[in-house]
Amino acid sequence: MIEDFSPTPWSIHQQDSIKDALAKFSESRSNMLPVINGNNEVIGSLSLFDLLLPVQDSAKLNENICRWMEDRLVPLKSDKNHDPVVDKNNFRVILADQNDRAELFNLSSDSSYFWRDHEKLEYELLRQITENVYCGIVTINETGKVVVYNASAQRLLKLKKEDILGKNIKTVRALEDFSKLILDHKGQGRHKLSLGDVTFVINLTPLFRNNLRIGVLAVFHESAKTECVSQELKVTETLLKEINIFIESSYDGLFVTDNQGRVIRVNAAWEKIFSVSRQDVIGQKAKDLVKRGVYGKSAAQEVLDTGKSATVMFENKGRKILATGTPVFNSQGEITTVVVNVRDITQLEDLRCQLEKQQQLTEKYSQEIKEIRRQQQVFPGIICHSKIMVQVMDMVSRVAEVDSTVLITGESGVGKEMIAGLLHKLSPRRNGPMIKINCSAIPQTLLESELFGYERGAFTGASVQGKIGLFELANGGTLMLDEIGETAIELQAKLLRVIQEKEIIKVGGSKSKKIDVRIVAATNRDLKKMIQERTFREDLFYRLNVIRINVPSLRERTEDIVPLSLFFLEKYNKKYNKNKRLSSFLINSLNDYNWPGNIRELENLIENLVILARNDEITVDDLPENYKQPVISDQRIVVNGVMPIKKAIELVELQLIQNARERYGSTRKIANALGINQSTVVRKMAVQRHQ
Ligand SMILES: Nc1ncnc2c1ncn2[C@@H]1O[C@H](COP(=O)(O)OP(=O)(O)OP(=O)(O)O)[C@@H](O)[C@H]1O
Repeated sequence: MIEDFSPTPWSIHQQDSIKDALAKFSESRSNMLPVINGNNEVIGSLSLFDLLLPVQDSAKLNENICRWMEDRLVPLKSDKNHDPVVDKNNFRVILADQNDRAELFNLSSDSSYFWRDHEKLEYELLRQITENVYCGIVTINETGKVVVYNASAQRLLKLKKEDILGKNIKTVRALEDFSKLILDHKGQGRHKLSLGDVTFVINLTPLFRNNLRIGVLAVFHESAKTECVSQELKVTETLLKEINIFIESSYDGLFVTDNQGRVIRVNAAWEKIFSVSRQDVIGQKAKDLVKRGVYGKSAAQEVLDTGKSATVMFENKGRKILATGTPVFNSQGEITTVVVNVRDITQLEDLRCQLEKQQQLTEKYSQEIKEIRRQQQVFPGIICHSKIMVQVMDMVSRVAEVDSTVLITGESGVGKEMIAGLLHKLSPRRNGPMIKINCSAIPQTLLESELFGYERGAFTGASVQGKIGLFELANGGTLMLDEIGETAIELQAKLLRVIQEKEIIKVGGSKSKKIDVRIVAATNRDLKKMIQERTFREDLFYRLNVIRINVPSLRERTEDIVPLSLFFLEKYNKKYNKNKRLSSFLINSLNDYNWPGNIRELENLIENLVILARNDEITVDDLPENYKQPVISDQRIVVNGVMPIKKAIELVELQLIQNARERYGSTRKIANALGINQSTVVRKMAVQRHQ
């Protein structure tokens, strides 16, 4: 075992006599001593036993010991590194120092073979440890000589072993501060020492043997490195904390397994999605969790089976789940871990469906706009999208060419006047005048003179020149008699005459005058009923009703609501220099409205919205209160045919969900409106999607 070898005065000098040697044996109380030469180098060893022979002959006591003992002197191997030199035959161990003093142990005298081997082993072990530790180790003896200087010390101090080992530390310039530190602190304590631009942390420990201080052990490492390492440790700790927070606060569920599919970790979102606590799954195998019904499919297992990323989709308690597993490989390309990202895509799916629906709507609307534009070229300013209106327009274009009287019927605001105008525009009379008169807007007493004109001085208050009537003014063109049902019965007889005779007699006049006028009458009244009530002349009715054009109400042509809305939007955007658009929910809402005031009401509403809506997108919120649809309709469901009740219920359910979906969008609101659970809504919608 390496020991510090404190200088011993008990060395036999090669010049010593046997007597001197005996004295040294006696003084040292040792039975073996090293022998040194004139240069103070250890050249061998002698035991007391070796001197027994010459001692018997007193004459030889003054003889030089070497000469006498030449053949007995055990020579030492040259040993620059001061490793112990073992004299195997005599079981002696000699430790020599640089000053060539040596300490010698006789192993044979009092140690067994076991101890000899044991010490050799211990020594070797310690030597290897010393050489291989990461810290620098320097040991100096009490005189300051460096007796241990390991490989790390060499690396850290950048001083070669052969330049340091065996030297007195005080004499090595590069280690001046090192040696001063040891001296100042009496070889103990923990210190920082800068050598060049490197700072070391040095631990000094005094070494003792048999209560005698024999040297100092210095263990040191680079301070910066430790700080760096501890800093790195701190950073890693913070990072770890952060990662934990990220994992736990992730909206997506996270699920991690080892390479056997055993659950290592799950986060809070995962627990929430599957309503299972982590204690119940950690350590369990992913595929067993499928068997237990915790979830539908295992992405982790699929990753382990295929060695590749895998995505699975399944339903879990009415929710749609998407799970993506990703393998983590080690440097040998083996899977060590599988990380699964789990997402509840129920809402996302809903949104996707809504988006799809919106896209379809947008597509539909843009088609409608195209159609409107096309129609505008044929019937400028007139929207006729519905089949029924297309038929009406077809009739208008054909009737326009002939000169027959036309009766236009339909509710107020459906576009009767507009159709009359079109009849004129499309007729051969288009270059003649088009005169319109609302028969209900003028007092009946005045209406006759308005229509037929009057001769001068015909009645009190009449103009002296007389007046040309509207029939005359419309000569060569078209006269529209709007609200014909409002005319007094006496006037009706005169009108009949004009239509039959094609001539008029002015009020107060006696001469008739031929006129060439096409008459178009319009009414929102039920003339047949009026005939029965005797408020309208039957003969006039039949004269007017040569061709009848009935304009359907908006309720009868709901397909026209959206194109009309878009048409008016464009019209009023242009008029008020705005750029408003209608949200699709608003359009749906307009579709659902009853429109008692027909197109006029719709037009007024859109004009209002264009002026008053705050944002560019006009939404349901911008609608006046009376246009907002009540949530629950108390309308009766009308059934026309017969079918199995179950099928009928399914159909009604389908329609209800579709309607609610268009109106409310979110499954929560739909559930609210339909009075069922949100999960039922999700399930039913999923079933519908797959139908
Ligand atoms: N198909 C249509 N395309 C575009 N605008 C229309 C259409 N039908 C009607 N309108 C517009 O609706 C409004 C009402 O139409 P119109 O006055 O022709 O209805 P009406 O049936 O004559 O009403 P009333 O019975 O009250 O006289 C007008 O501004 C008209 O331009």
